Amino acid sequence: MGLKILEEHKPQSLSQKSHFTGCKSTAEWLLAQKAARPQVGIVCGSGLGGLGEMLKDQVVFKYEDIPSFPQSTVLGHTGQLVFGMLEGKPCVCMQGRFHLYEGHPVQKTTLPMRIFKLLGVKTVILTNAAGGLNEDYKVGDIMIIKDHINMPGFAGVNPLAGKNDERFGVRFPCMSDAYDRDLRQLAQDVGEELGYKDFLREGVYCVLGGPSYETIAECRMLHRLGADAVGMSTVHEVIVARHCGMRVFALSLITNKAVMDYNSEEKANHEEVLQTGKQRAEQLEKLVSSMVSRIKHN
Ligand SMILES: O=P(O)(O)O[C@@H]1C[C@H](O)[C@@H](CO)O1
Ligand SMILES: Nc1nc2[nH]cnc2c(=O)[nH]1
Repeated sequence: MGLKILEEHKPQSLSQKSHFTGCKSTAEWLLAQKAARPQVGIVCGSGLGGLGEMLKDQVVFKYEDIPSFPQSTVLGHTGQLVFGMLEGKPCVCMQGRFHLYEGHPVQKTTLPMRIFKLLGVKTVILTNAAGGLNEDYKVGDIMIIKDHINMPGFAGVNPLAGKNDERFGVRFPCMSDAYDRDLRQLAQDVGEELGYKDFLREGVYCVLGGPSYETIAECRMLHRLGADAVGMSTVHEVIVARHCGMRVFALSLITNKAVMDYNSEEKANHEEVLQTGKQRAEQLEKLVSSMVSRIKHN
């Protein structure tokens, strides 16, 4: 896309107008560039950007060209917003998300969720790479997220902190139903049909701020608290997506086993995270696309 066109249509930055108006002009700007109005929004986790390549009739925007959009800085997060058709449904896919540890304020990490909403998205599907805390989990398992623990939230880091804008949602949104039950069941059904039973799990995801991986004591503590997997994303996006009434489904790819034993020689590292992503990408993509083909919207 030519730079000239981008400049001509570029709306004011978010800081110059209300947050709602800013999100709305970014959404309108995207739709004005011939992007089809999406029903499903997809967020790709570390090394899982291949999902975006499955979209047909693509219209692609680099994050740096989108007004008021943050920039991706992490290896394995390309930094593109892809519009296109997946299994006959109009979708938008973030190839790269924003994390607290990149230095973004939490509200900025979740800004795309509000843009999704204003674009017309009804269902959000999020993926992430996570460390497995549950002893039964193996590297390469795919965990359907049934609930979360928002550890930064315990210290007041919540994307909904600050003045509430009722145009997005209520002041005190419920989170006990954050992960849509029907979509989780659909994932189980589709997973079984695809022959994924041996590596499909369902569990609780815990978010930490990162970027350092967990100590052994932290992993042991999180496990005792009821977390099955630990990561550095997703939860804040889920909170904002639910606040504005979108349905949410989320998956963790267990890319490494959390180290729980002082005698272990294993060390968490981002290379292993990306490598596991590569190995399981195809199955994860198949699961998501088969789900999208069966999701119904009124
Ligand atoms: O964006 P996700 O949550 O998939 O990425 C995880 C968390 C860190 O960004 C990175 C650590 O390896 O992977
Ligand atoms: N916090 C955290 N994030 C991850 N992302 C991928 N693996 C891990 C992990 O072990 N811990």
